[in-house]
Amino acid sequence: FYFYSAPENFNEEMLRGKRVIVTGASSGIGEQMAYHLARMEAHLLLTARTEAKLQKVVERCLELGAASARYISGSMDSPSLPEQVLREAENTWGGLDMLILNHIGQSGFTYFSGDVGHVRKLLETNFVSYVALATAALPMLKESEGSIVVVSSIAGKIAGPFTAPYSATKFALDGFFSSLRQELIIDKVNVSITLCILGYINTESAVRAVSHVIPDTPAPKEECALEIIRAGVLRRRELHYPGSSVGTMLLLHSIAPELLDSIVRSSYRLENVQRT
Ligand SMILES: NC(=O)C1=CN([C@@H]2O[C@H](COP(=O)(O)OP(=O)(O)OC[C@H]3O[C@@H](n4cnc5c(N)ncnc54)[C@H](OP(=O)(O)O)[C@@H]3O)[C@@H](O)[C@H]2O)C=CC1
Ligand SMILES: C[C@H](CCC(=O)NCC(=O)O)[C@H]1CC[C@H]2[C@@H]3C(=O)C[C@@H]4C[C@H](O)CC[C@]4(C)[C@H]3CC[C@]12C
Repeated sequence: FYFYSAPENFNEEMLRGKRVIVTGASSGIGEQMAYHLARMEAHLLLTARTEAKLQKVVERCLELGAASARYISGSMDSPSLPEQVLREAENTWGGLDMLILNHIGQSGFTYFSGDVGHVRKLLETNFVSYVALATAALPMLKESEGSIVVVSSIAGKIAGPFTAPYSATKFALDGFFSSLRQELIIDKVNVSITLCILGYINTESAVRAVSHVIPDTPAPKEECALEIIRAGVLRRRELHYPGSSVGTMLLLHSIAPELLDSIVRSSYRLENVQRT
């Protein structure tokens, strides 16, 4: 257990005036997190590659009541961007309360093609940049006794087919941030790390990638976004969302992994998976 106390109940006022960075905020779950945080009157710094989308999200955040909202555009496979983002937070706010790591690079839902270069690039975007952002943020988060929120996936706990490069990057996040959490506790550093284990969520990109193969109904991105913020504020170790399907899969994986693997394979429409 943590040596420090975490709040028991979530109250939207807990975010008022807090300084929050959200990466991958131009669409999907990141965009929805930005809107929730704006309604809660937080200060926002948003990142993604597409400037035109970020401009619109920032405008909407200001309409919704954000204390302030700005963005930095760029690709997280660039080694200089993480430091640039944290420098912007330090120069504008003089500190930081919450870092939400959420962006992912493009990767298909298909058989592994043998493209090692793609794996290397995806690790840079989905994993190394998370480490670099958290490293650059830690001095400010120590000062504010703040939080790091890492958005991961059930594919980062249980490896199903057609996500080999992506799944590897999400497993890496668990390894790094769960180890770092232990070290912060040993050093009595009051910075929480929340790892978010998400199932299938109805973002445009996920539905486009998998709906022809996976017949399940995805969970709503708006609720998912709120649950991530809540788990971060409450300094939870992990969030499992949606709780029922992610919880069942994790339980089955721990007691009968081969059974789970075969259930997953038989629930997919394999004939619709395209080979690249
Ligand atoms: N949706 C789902 O079913 C699930 C999602 N998750 C996790 O939730 C998080 C959000 O996923 P979701 O909302 O579906 O994804 P989206 O594809 O909707 O959003 C991804 C975001 O990352 C940005 N992005 C893409 N490439 C880069 C890059 N190279 N550098 C910086 N930013 C980039 C995108 O903006 P732009 O293109 O403008 O750069 C966008 O803002 C991810 O961590 C994902 O792993 C986990 C499990 C299930
Ligand atoms: C459907 C997968 C897990 C099975 C399951 O739990 N179904 C029931 C339920 O969730 O209610 C999905 C779990 C994680 C998904 C993947 C993911 O992590 C995001 C990727 C985002 C990317 O833009 C493309 C799609 C994903 C590979 C996505 C695919 C579906 C999952 C494997």
